[in-house]
Amino acid sequence: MDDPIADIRFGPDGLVPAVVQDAGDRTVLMLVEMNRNALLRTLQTGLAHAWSRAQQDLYKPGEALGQAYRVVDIKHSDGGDTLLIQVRHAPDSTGQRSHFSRSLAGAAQAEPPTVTEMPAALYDLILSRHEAGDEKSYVRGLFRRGQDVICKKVAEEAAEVVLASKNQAPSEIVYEMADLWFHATVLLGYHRIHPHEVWRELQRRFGQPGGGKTLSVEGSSAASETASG
Ligand SMILES: N=c1c2ncn([C@@H]3O[C@H](COP(=O)(O)OP(=O)(O)OP(=O)(O)O)[C@@H](O)[C@H]3O)c2ncn1[C@@H]1O[C@H](COP(=O)(O)O)[C@@H](O)[C@H]1O
Repeated sequence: MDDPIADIRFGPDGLVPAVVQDAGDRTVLMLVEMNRNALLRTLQTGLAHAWSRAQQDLYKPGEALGQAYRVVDIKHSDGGDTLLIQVRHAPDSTGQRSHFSRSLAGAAQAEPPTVTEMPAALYDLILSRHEAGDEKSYVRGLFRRGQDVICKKVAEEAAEVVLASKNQAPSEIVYEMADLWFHATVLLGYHRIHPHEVWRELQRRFGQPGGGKTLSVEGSSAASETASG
């Protein structure tokens, strides 16, 4: 039988680096090293295995945080000397998610994200504040206070958008809508739902009458009742 890992080039130490990524929102979770055995065990069991230099043994990344990673796909670089392990990753009890949540001092983005990058950038920032924010972080405070407070903020901000609309004040509408979208993104973060999921749902509905949903506007049901007799 063909060797399933024949294309993988292990280094002189018998190891290959593997980036572990959330298959859903593409967050890079951690970097591990795999030897032949770790890769074969991963393929056989569907759970990510890696090699620990310190322990000189196999281990399951993520297990220490309460869940081993279930593998969705394994990709390799053209030369076969780097792996990308895409995994299904549910939120864990500690809330910790990625091993890459701290910026190196001085390396922070000099420029803010572009407008199209904003939904994903804001989501990443919100989760990083949740995981590693300091006492001053508003986001960290919201997560600490829990779901009820986050939901309440969303409802309050929605009400403020309604008031701004009634005031016929475009700049007020933009300002309040920003507050609403920000808090809605915190709510998505609480459930580990990437904003792309919402855009994907809108993409699915795009261009379809009523977004593909059954319309129940006044008249249409009466019309169908008449038509059906
Ligand atoms: N975009 C926002 C953002 N928009 C609004 N807010 C906060 O949301 C709150 C809005 O609440 P209200 O309008 O009801 O005003 P308030 O009466 O002060 O509300 P409370 O503080 O009493 O709840 C204010 O405290 C704002 O500061 C935001 N806080 C954070 N962000 C983003 O999140 C990032 C992380 O923030 P920190 O966690 O604070 O570092 C920031 O760098 C921003 O990119």
